[in-house]
Amino acid sequence: MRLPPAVVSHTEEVLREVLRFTGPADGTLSRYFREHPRLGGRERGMIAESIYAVLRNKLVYTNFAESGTGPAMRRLVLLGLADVAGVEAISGLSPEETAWLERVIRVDREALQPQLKANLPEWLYRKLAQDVGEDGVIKMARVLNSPAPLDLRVNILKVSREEAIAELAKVPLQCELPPYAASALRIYKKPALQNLPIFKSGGIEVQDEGSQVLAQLVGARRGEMVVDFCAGAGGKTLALGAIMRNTGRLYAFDVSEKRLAKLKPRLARSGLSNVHPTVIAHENDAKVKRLAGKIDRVLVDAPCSGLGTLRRNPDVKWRMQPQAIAELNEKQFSILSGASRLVKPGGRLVYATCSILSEENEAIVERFLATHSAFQLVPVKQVLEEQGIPLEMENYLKLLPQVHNTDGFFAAVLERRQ
Ligand SMILES: C[S@@+](CC[C@H](N)C(=O)[O-])C[C@H]1O[C@@H](n2cnc3c(N)ncnc32)[C@H](O)[C@@H]1O
Repeated sequence: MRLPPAVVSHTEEVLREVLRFTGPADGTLSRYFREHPRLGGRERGMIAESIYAVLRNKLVYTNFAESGTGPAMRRLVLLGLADVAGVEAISGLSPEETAWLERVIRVDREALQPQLKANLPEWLYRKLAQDVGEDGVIKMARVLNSPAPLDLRVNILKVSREEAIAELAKVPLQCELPPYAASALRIYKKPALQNLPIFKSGGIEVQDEGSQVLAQLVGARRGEMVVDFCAGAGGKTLALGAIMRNTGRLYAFDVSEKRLAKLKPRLARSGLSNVHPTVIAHENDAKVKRLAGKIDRVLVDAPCSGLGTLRRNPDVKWRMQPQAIAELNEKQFSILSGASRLVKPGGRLVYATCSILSEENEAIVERFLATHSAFQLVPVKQVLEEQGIPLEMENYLKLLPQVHNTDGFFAAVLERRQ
């Protein structure tokens, strides 16, 4: 079916804004849709998908666009729409544009030079190639540049996984059971979840399976004192609260009042009453010092580049710069050190990121261990066995989209000696 001609101009307008990279692309899209309430569901879907296609394929599209005519932004949009809906679905094309699109859309992208094929900025391509080799980057990029399925976490305090599957089947939504997290469901559609009764009543939350595995790795138990140090909007807080069966005390710390505010409605839906959202000024805040040595489990889900989430946030690879990563590394080390003071003897500290770069992951943990002799590494292999999670790992948890079909996640478990 042909798309209304206005889809091209709307997509062009949004893309111009998105490519300024002044904020996350999903925020720009939501704002644009709020400001244009008359756009229908199909148009919105097409605009969003083509914007994401341009972000995923920007290098290749820019290369293809060199051979076309007319405004560069329009050429990028036409390539996005052609990939998402097919050339024949686009209205208002000139005969030259149709001929150009039909020609470039058939180019064998596998034959392009490696960095172009990977669609990554040069600095990132080089960094990843150092870690996983050139072939490895291409394989990784192929998956990082594809859309992700939608993972849900079933709130077992409210419904069982079977009940959730039956409830979603009525929508109708078919669920898969992903292999690693016991409360996870996977769907391959993008339904308006917030309208479903099971979502409104707190039976399900959106959460990548990898993020759920990470919450399990913390190993929080009933009645314990637990801190989610970088709680944000509380994705992992909610999972931890459920794992603790709504007992004990779970502090949700964050420096961002705005992010913690987003946790409030989710908490209300979840039925949890053991969570204490707390704004802290920084990692050495007096509120942190007061709890020093008292906490059983501390999760540091550190601020990071977010490069493990490229399937969902393809703009991150263009917005992130090497200098920003070096600054993040200092912050990561400082937050981990600050949070470590909370851990009581025999207690555990879990350092996690959604990054695929070793400098945000292993390097931070190694630096921490070299300067904090009270802590030792607990091999993740052991923790996965304790938790009954069927994943093959050694010292660290390293989830990769191209291997595990989750976002890219890293975690290390550290224990304070008795
Ligand atoms: C990766 S996000 C957390 C995501 C969250 N845990 C979740 O599962 O949805 C990192 C968070 O760290 C917070 N942050 C940054 N600096 C911090 C600090 N010094 N102390 C505590 N939190 C901090 C940010 O505001 C951000 O919300």
